[in-house]
Amino acid sequence: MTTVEVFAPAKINLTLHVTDQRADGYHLLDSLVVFADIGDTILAKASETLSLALDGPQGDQLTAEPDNLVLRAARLLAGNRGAALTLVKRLPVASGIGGGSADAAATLHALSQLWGLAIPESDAIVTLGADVPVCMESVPQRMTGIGDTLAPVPGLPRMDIVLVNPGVSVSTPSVFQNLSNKRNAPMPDPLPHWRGPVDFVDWLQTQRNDLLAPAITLQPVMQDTLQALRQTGAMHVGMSGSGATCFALFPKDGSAQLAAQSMPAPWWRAHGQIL
Ligand SMILES: C[C@@](CO)(OP(=O)(O)O)[C@H](O)COP(=O)(O)OP(=O)(O)OC[C@H]1O[C@@H](n2ccc(N)nc2=O)[C@H](O)[C@@H]1O
Ligand SMILES: Nc1ncnc2c1ncn2[C@@H]1O[C@H](COP(=O)(O)OP(=O)(O)O)[C@@H](O)[C@H]1O
Repeated sequence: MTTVEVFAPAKINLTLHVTDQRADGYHLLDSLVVFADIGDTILAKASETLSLALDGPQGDQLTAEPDNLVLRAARLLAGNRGAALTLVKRLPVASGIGGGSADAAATLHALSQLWGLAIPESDAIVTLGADVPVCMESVPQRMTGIGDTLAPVPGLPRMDIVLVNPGVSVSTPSVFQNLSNKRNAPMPDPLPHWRGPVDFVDWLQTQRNDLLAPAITLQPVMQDTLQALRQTGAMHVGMSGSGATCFALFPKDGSAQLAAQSMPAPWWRAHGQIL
């Protein structure tokens, strides 16, 4: 029997500017989003009924309840049509790297292939979560609106990345609620043309993640995580999304692997390259 396998790469917000808040409470964002070759895997095969099995090192952090984003994505595509789905969970849950959103996007790709159905429109996809549209294509993108307006960002220099989570989860709604100033400057438009990694990180250092301060208030341990990453000699460090996962950027010279190995053992850490 055919098994369709789709990789669900971690999403990293290299910048995250919160520019306004809509009347319905959702925030308007301006974010440079990239993906890494670190992630979950979705396996799908034909079956009479719709089911989800959980596997992988972080599989025990979730249950296969109907609200799991994998099952919500399957139902969005074709109601309760049958498929046997397996989620190999490697990314920490509720950690700012869009694991659930990447899983939902990968499920849509896997089942559209298995069932021969078209991918739903973006308006429908965003009902699964604000981060799901950007996860449909694992390339650098500028994400605006609430996450539903996307433009590819060509010309990003090739770099390695380390992801570190100090073992705490952060509630995205709580972080947004703790943000005092909702109207912050966007990124420049158009984005600059970067001549290489040094030029790119020099520019990143002039940008922000507006959710960093409220996330640190909720989880002060993130200060230690960022400090530990700075001490590796990384070219740039930051927090992704609403946290608590932090990232560090490196040239493609093997130093990312050494840096990941130097992080305290209880912390979740992974190294790879930006896609
Ligand atoms: C903050 C971001 C940045 O990429 O990443 P994460 O920290 O989740 O990885 C995303 O916008 C998160 O997207 P996602 O996690 O899919 O959000 P949703 O499930 O749609 O919304 C969860 C809650 O976050 C808040 N929310 C989310 C997105 C947005 N643009 N404005 C918001 O105010 C709302 O309180 C909402 O109820
Ligand atoms: N397949 C899934 N993987 C991760 N989280 C999921 C999944 N399905 C549902 N969730 C729920 O979605 C929420 C956000 O998870 P996740 O996408 O990992 O975080 P974030 O958006 O902060 O990166 C969590 O509260 C989690 O319980």
